[in-house]
Amino acid sequence: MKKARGLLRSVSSHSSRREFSVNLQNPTSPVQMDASERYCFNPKLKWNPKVEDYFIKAYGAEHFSLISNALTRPSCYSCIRVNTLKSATDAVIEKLRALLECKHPENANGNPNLRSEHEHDLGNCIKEVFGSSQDVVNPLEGSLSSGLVSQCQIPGLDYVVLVRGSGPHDIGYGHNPEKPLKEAIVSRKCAESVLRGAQVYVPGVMACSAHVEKGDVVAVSVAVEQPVPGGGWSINMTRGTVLQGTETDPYYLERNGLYIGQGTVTMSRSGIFRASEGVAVDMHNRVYKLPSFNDVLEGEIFLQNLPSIVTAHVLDPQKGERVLDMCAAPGGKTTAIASIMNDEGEVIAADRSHNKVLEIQKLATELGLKCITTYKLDALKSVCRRDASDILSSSNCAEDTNNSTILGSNVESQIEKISYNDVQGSTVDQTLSVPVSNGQADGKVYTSRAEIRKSMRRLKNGPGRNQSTGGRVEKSKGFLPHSFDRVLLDAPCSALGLRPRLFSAEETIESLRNHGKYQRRMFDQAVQLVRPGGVIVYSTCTINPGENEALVRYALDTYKFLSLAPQHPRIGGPGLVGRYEYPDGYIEEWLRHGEEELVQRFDPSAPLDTIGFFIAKFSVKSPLS
Ligand SMILES: C[S@@+](CC[C@H](N)C(=O)[O-])C[C@H]1O[C@@H](n2cnc3c(N)ncnc32)[C@H](O)[C@@H]1O
Repeated sequence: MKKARGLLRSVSSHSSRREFSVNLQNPTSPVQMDASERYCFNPKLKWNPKVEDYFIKAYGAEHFSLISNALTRPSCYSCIRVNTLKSATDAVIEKLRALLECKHPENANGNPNLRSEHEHDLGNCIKEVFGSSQDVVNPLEGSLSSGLVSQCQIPGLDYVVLVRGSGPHDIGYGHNPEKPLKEAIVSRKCAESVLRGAQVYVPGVMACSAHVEKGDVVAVSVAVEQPVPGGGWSINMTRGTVLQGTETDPYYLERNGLYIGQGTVTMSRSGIFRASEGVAVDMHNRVYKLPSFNDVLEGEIFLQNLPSIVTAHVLDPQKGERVLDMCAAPGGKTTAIASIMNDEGEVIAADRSHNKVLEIQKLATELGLKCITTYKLDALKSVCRRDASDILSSSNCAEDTNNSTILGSNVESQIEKISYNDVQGSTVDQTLSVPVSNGQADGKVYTSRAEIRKSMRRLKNGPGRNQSTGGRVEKSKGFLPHSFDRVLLDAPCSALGLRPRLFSAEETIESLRNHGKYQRRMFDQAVQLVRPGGVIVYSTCTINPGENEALVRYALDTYKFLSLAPQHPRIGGPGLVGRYEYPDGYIEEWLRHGEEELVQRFDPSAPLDTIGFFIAKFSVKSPLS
């Protein structure tokens, strides 16, 4: 501990010395610097040098620089999935229009200035990434040209609503060399959320000027990690630091071009650092304007990135099927799948984290979905093998290892749906998600005694730790081979496709490689779980070919019975390895036909740009081993 404090002190003094020496030598020192260069948003993404080299080899220097730049900006729109079980797209559009346009009348459809500004922004975003010479067809263009809130025009995605944002906007911070600005520095995570429309919440504030009182206007900048002596990265700033507005402030120079907007402080400086929650700065003047949907139409809509919605579509689940989502938390895709199935069938959502499983339950409850069963399960141990008699009994190998079975056609229905009234005397009419076997033979349902005992215990004791979500977390020991119609592997990945992102240097070649290895082991499990004739969808949110394309190559090389699935009926395009282009909704099916093309994909002149979300759909052709 002492050592760590010593190191921090030395880093801190080193850092201030460095700033001063830079100031002495640098002709654009803060004193002389043009305020427009400092008080603006023009971030440069930092990479680990080896990772940067690797990406430059994969994409070409120019192309990678476009990607890197685009990653630091938020999307120009927010994407909302309508919960079709509770509402209709038209109704949601009406409500959102009323909400947004009433809040900001200047945003109404009829405002030609606003519309042209948005169109300009969208055009810029596309140009920024594809270059003006590319013949880019943007399937969202139609959707976005018709006003602030509009229905997505991509075939099959009529339950998706797009809300346009705008930016970057120039902000006059009122800088005056005689009188330092009042400022707040926020954490990187907080800034990334603010760029997507969130407010600055108390825990996100790292530092603030002295004498800031409720109602003061502050310039908000972000503390991005910097290299520390001896290796590694740190923001090296104690929460609660007092800012003087001078070059002695932490990372004064480094924050040039990292200003994300202006806001009104909702409590005093001391209040901010004493409180544990709440909005600290109400951001009224933002570099990027995107509406926040916090607490808006709860249960009727879900804010979700378009590629995630597309992933659920690509899986193409049918009513009544049994579907596994192997890495499901927080449940965005799980709930999208259940909605497509009209809540009919069985969607099993597994994640290795207890708390994250609770998040899936909470979301399913909020959206009123009952066909979702959740489990805590390590995806690397998804397959359980039991003897023949057990295979008849259940397609989930439950945690309790007492496998004796009874036959009963009505037992499942008795224990499957237990209302809150039954367990708590509560008036809330919600269904408790009780994981039960649904293995069937000759039309009869077999249920293990262990499962029944558990369900009875639950009847007696209530739903468990997280009362609000209506479910305790059930552990699973895995599932029987070939027991699913469809499997989604939304693999844990580097997330290097997500934006906005203000720092990337934590990812090393080693960590990228590990993601790839981890995903292959998960895929090996997925392959065993799906039935012949079934479907596996693999998705990642990364630009790293070592995670996405390498997995597809591995899958096709290793499992000869797998093939890339044919054209998707609703999304269209050839063999469905789809690449979603983040800069504002450009979906490109880039896979031509077969593996050869996958390898050639590294050709930087191919129009495969940018920040990506990767979806590969496999059909399982012949019986497995
Ligand atoms: C990309 S996120 C999934 C996002 C989710 N599919 C959605 O759309 O909301 C990856 C998830 O994988 C989970 N995860 C990581 N390693 C895992 C493992 N070995 N087994 C199960 N889940 C794992 C993480 O907890 C994380 O929630």
